[in-house]
Amino acid sequence: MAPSVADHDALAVFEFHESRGGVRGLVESGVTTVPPLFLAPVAPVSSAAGNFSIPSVDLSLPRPHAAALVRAAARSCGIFQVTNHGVPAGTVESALSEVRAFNEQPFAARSPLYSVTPIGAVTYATIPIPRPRDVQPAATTPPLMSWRDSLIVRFDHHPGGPDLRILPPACQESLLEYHRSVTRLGKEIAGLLSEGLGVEAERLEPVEGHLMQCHYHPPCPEPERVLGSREHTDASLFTVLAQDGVGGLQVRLDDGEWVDVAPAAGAVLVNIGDVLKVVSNDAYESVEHRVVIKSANEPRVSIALFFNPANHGESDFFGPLPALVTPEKPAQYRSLTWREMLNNRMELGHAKPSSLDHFKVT
Ligand SMILES: O=C(O)CCC(=O)C(=O)O
Ligand SMILES: [Fe+2]
Repeated sequence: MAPSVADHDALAVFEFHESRGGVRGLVESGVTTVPPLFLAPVAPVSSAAGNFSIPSVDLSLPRPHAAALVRAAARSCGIFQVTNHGVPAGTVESALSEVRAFNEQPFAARSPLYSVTPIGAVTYATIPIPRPRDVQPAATTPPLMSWRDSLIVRFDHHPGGPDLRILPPACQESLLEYHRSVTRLGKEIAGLLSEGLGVEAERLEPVEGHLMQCHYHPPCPEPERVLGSREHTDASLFTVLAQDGVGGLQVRLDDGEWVDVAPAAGAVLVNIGDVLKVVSNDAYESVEHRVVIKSANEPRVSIALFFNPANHGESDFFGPLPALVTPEKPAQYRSLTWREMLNNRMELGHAKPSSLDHFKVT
């Protein structure tokens, strides 16, 4: 029997991982065209830049004012940038530049660390965003692999601190400092998001930044034919995202258009994830986003820290906060477990209409 397309894809992914060089390895080997695994069937189309101005929240404003701005942004587009956020510029710059340096180590230094399963608390690999299992028309089938290599650090299950031994010491220090500092910010954001919902500050707390994904997008010889990250919503309560000055992050607006989120010096981004959409009983919107590759010459680095409730075992239930369920606005979702949500994302994909619809109370 002839091998199926799925078998062929699986073999190609296997061979790519076996090469142990990541996407950067492809670039180092001198590819001038994009290998099929990474090929987006239609060029990612975006609308003219400049017609989207991301909401901005200055955290030095009086708290009620900041909470009102957070609420308005979370209810409308589900993403905002924060300034005067207390994370020192040097902490962000150092983390971004250490991630870049890690990925730009010679092949011989980084390839032994390439693994799709964690070594200690760290995974260094090109991780696909699963395609929905339902069949899509070929013209819209997304690429199997994103044009990026990721350094992923898990901060849960490590009471004594995560085992970062495979990272160079300077990289370990920078990432730990970044995590400490952005965790403080995340707790403040959780408080503001709670206030914006009209529930007491504790309702979304305690939150933890359990998972940090540091992405390195190598320059691409055919940037318009790949995606640095396929369209998706985050599973988290919310995510704090830092990007360097290269740009490429885009969000999908209500009318379906993709627009750029331009880098802003000194600001970091906060985007709402699917868990908070459920917990807020649809008061807050999780935002669909993706990354396009802007440059054939310059790499792009970003760091996403995903915040979740401190207790989020696979069998823990979450659902709309009781305070937000009223006769006028009954529960929009049934309670679900983390495992159910993750399984649904695997099955139905990470983009909208999201797997969350599966849990909607109709
Ligand atoms: O690279 C970016 O700017 C976005 C990353 C992202 O969306 C993610 O890690 O979930
Ligand atoms: Fe994301």
